[in-house]
Amino acid sequence: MQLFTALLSSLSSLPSLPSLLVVLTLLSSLLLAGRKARGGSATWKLPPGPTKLPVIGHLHLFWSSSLHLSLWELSKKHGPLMHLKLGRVPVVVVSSPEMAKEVLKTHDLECCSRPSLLSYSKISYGLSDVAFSPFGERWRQLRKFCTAELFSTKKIDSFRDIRKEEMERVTKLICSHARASSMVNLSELLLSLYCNMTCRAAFGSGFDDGGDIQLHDMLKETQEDYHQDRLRQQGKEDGDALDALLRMQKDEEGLTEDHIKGVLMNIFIAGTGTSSATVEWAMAELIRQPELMKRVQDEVRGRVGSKGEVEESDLHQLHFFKCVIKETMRLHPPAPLLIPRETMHHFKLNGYDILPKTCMYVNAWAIGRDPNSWGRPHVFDPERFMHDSKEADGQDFKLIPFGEGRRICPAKNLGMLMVELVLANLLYSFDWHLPPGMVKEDVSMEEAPGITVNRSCYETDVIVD
Ligand code: HEM
Repeated sequence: MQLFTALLSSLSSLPSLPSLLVVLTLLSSLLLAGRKARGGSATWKLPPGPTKLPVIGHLHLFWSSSLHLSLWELSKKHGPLMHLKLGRVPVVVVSSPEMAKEVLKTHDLECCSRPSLLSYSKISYGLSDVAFSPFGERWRQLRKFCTAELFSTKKIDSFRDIRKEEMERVTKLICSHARASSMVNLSELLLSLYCNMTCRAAFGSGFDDGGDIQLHDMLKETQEDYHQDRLRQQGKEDGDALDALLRMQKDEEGLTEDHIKGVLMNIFIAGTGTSSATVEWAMAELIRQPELMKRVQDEVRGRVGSKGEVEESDLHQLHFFKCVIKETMRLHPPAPLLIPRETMHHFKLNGYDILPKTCMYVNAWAIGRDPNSWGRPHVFDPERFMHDSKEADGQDFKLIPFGEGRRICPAKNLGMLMVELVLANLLYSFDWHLPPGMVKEDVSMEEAPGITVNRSCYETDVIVD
């Protein structure tokens, strides 16, 4: 538990992605001072954008902690393909499904690297991971391994019992709160649930097992005997993600401890924050609309019956429930700007020049609220997905919470499963109410700054029956 607390505090102390980006791009611009700027607008036809100031470019426009919101406001004025300079770093912002399709599909190969930022380097052991490493052979190798060994259907199935046990543990915990008529802090509960689910699948041990697992020690571990021990203990094909990574390190040349730690860190950060944020946003939206809460609970309870819990095999029959999750991801994509890309080559987009080493932001948050794509875009209305399968599958780039193209989230299926399983069980097992004196308008829908976008609120406690 001690470690869990330490980990939570280390997660929350991670600087927010937007602020990191702004600070880091400014820093990059200073480091790059003296180097000749690439391609001036005299020679290239760049996409439109606001007027920039000398040296800082457009940095002064980003006073808000919410980068995706500031970019959305600017795009309303300058269009769905917008050019900015953050310091000396050229940035192109994409804010419509059509432009997203161009960047993530038509020109995916030109746009599938990542900018080498110090902030990314800090949380990825020097860009030795999958999520932040630049496009190249090493990224390809690690990604192929993750897709085949960590996020395959077979592997995801092999951790089914862990997910079930963790869900049961949390259900019991909520029951004891309900018996005592006390309140539940949903954010804390969800974070601990996903931490445990992820860590038990990644390292074979969770946080509530007496504190035996020392994540930091494990990540820092560099002893060869440790590898040998783990390899001896586990069968060749079984085991957790760490075992699989150690096996790969043995087989592949040039893989270092940092690569293993980088991938584990990706799994840990991506596996906890994104899923817990999604479930929390869904609960907040449903609590604000009791008639929707009732409709989705009726569906879940009606389909699952009286067996006491929702199992993974039940999920495929929950049609309206799945629309609730899609609608949640439309309005609250956990990674609103995906993970920024970096262009590798010059190409033309909509008649404009996009230069190499341009940082590309795809504003999934703005695309989810684009009035040209969605009727009543700001209203939470899962019904919109009930009859339009095209909108629902994301093929038209209107709904892209997992990104698209070569860098699409490799754990999309696992992420969806973890969200669905937990939300379905919370809705199946409990009735949720706001504390006395609170009305639905009091439920804050403000966003907190962070690496993934959570609800910014401190009155997350809810009452359960
Ligand atoms: C609701 C759940 C999740 C959401 C919404 C989500 C979203 C995303 C997004 C937007 C990206 C960037 C895509 C792009 O650049 O186009 C991404 C990348 C990634 N995600 Fe997820 N993710 C989720 C769950 C997970 C989980 C559970 C894991 C692992 C356990 C994971 C591992 C990764 C990795 C390793 C990458 C980097 C891929 C690359 O750069 O090649 N994600 N995710």
